[in-house]
Amino acid sequence: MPAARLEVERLSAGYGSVGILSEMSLVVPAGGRLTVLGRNGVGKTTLLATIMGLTSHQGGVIRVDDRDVTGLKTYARAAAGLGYVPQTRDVFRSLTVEENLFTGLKGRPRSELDEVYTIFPRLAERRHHNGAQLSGGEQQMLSLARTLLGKPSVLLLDEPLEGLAPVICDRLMETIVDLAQSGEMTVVLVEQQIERALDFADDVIVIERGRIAWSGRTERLRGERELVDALLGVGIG
Ligand SMILES: Nc1ncnc2c1ncn2[C@@H]1O[C@H](COP(=O)(O)OP(=O)(O)OP(=O)(O)O)[C@@H](O)[C@H]1O
Repeated sequence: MPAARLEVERLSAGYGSVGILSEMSLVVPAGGRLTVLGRNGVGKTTLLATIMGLTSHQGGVIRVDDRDVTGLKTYARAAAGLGYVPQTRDVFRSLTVEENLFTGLKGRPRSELDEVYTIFPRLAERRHHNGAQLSGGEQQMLSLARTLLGKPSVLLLDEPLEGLAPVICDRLMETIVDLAQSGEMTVVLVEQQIERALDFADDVIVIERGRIAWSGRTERLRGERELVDALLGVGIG
């Protein structure tokens, strides 16, 4: 599937009857790169989970290209082009790397595994190891690789760098940038490492208490240090 436009219009959602997201609107053009920033607990994960249909929807619309996916179950959203790599790293610990990848193939030819092994040579080396034997970085690669096998047109990444050594972060970020620049997918990245996140993105939204507190081009955010300090509690270079 080629990259798709993602549109979220006045989206409200939460857990059960508890509201977390309030009337959020955003658009990421096909092939665009959006970073979602915000302090802990403001609703970044909830936004991605809501786009995937994993929370309770309380209002608003989600579109992939012109298709309204709001009423669809999670598996149908995946079929419509949404791919999600959760913060929890979705890895089957008792299955080998290759068996984990098989589950992402969903009936497509086994030869497609070679594509992800080219992107992640480390996974090819570890193909017969169990998920539980992998390092955090390898588990993150596996979770991402499995999602990529679904050929998403919109990729949602939740803190892929969390807990990883800087050198692994560099490598993983390079891979994500390459994937985004290939033009084959639109990417939405939630990331706490602000510099890396800003290097990656064309556009940024900053969330505060379930609402979009700021949105705009990355260069503009870089020029607004005081605002960044106020919204995120950290400086940027
Ligand atoms: N499964 C859940 N059930 C009920 N409340 C939840 C659930 N998951 C998250 N929350 C609450 O929703 C709010 C937003 O959490 P969320 O994980 O979306 O924030 P976040 O910005 O991703 O934070 P972090 O940077 O710490 O991952 C928090 O108040 C959190 O306690």
